[in-house]
Amino acid sequence: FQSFVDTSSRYFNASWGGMHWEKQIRASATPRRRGGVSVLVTGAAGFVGTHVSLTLRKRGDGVVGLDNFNSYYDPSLKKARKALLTSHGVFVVEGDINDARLLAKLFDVVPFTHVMHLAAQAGVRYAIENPASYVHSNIAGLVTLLEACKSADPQPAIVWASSSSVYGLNEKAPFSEADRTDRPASLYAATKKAGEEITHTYNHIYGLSITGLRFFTVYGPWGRPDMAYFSFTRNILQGKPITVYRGKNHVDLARDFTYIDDIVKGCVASLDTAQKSTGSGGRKRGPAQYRIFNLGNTSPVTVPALVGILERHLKVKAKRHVVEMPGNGDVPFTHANISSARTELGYNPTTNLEAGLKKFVKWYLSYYGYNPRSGGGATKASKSL
Ligand SMILES: O=C(O)[C@H]1O[C@H](OP(=O)(O)OP(=O)(O)OC[C@H]2O[C@@H](n3ccc(=O)[nH]c3=O)[C@H](O)[C@@H]2O)[C@H](O)[C@@H](O)[C@H]1O
Repeated sequence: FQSFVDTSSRYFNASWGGMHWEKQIRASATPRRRGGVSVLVTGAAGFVGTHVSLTLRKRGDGVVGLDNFNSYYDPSLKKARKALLTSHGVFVVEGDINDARLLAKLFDVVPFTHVMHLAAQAGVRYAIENPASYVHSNIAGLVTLLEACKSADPQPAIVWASSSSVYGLNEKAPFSEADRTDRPASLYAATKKAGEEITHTYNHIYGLSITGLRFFTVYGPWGRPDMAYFSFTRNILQGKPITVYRGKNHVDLARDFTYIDDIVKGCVASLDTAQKSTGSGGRKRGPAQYRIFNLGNTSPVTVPALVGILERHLKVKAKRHVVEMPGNGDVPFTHANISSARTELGYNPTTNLEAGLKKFVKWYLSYYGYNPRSGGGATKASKSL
């Protein structure tokens, strides 16, 4: 609790506010189509946040982004994503979800109909190095955001990113929403599971409409450099070795890799089918919707097979360094059952790993340039997706 208080007071002198700022926020939040919604997207300069924001903006919804541009991975990639958003008329506020005053101000200026909450400390293995950042963003930040949402009038409906990692040591495949999620294998997973419990509490007490989406290893253009497909691409092009983890008894690890465009469709369908929150000004007026959906691809691929696809698309052979999976939070495989999302959201993933990685590699080469010895530095930011 102490750190929760400390982290919010730290933002006391944040540089936001003023007439011009409010005008920009209002303009960005205003829908340009009849029946359009007005969405606050947290983590808007992140991988999924950028894609969702652009899709909403392109169909005429109002979008305001919020992102703290932290340095978990190269902030210049986040700035390039922000530039892309700006060029499409999406205003991105630089601020933290732990900043209660900023959130109160945003809800004061705009009656957001929805919050797409994608800001988080991501990454399964980094939790070993920096556990506090997971508590800061995924627990304290989430609570600060929910506090702001519950007090807002009108209360927005909330759609947020949980994770396939909540299935932890579950061995029953494919993973269904009704399966056990009480055996997380990493602190990251534990904080996402805690998020599901915390959002349930706010749904129960304050009538907030909640939809939690369990994303399965999302990949694609403008992706996260800390993820395997991205760092493998960089290393393969630079002639550096890649480390491929292998499970017990020499079993390959596998993931239900899910392409970004499919995930975006699931996110937008969640917003479109979300019922209104029932409370207002911190008071519940009746029961509200609470949903959880898997958003996966339903066809797991092994990590060595992923490397094989990258080798073909890059036309370069990888220097594979195969090692036993260290006990730092990884699970042997993930596999989504998406029946529920199919029925309720019309979710229907259509991009397989081969096709999705082709698009990723095309983007990677256009963004970073072809020079394998450039060290991966950006040469120019692509303007299109
Ligand atoms: O679905 C999720 O909820 C999560 O998906 C993603 O986690 P993961 O599935 O672990 O993806 P990612 O790191 O790309 O590793 C992929 C595979 O490569 C293996 N891997 C990884 C690194 C490496 O150097 N070598 C290796 O073999 C590794 O062992 C694994 O088998 C998101 O990052 C996370 O934020 C969260 O959203």
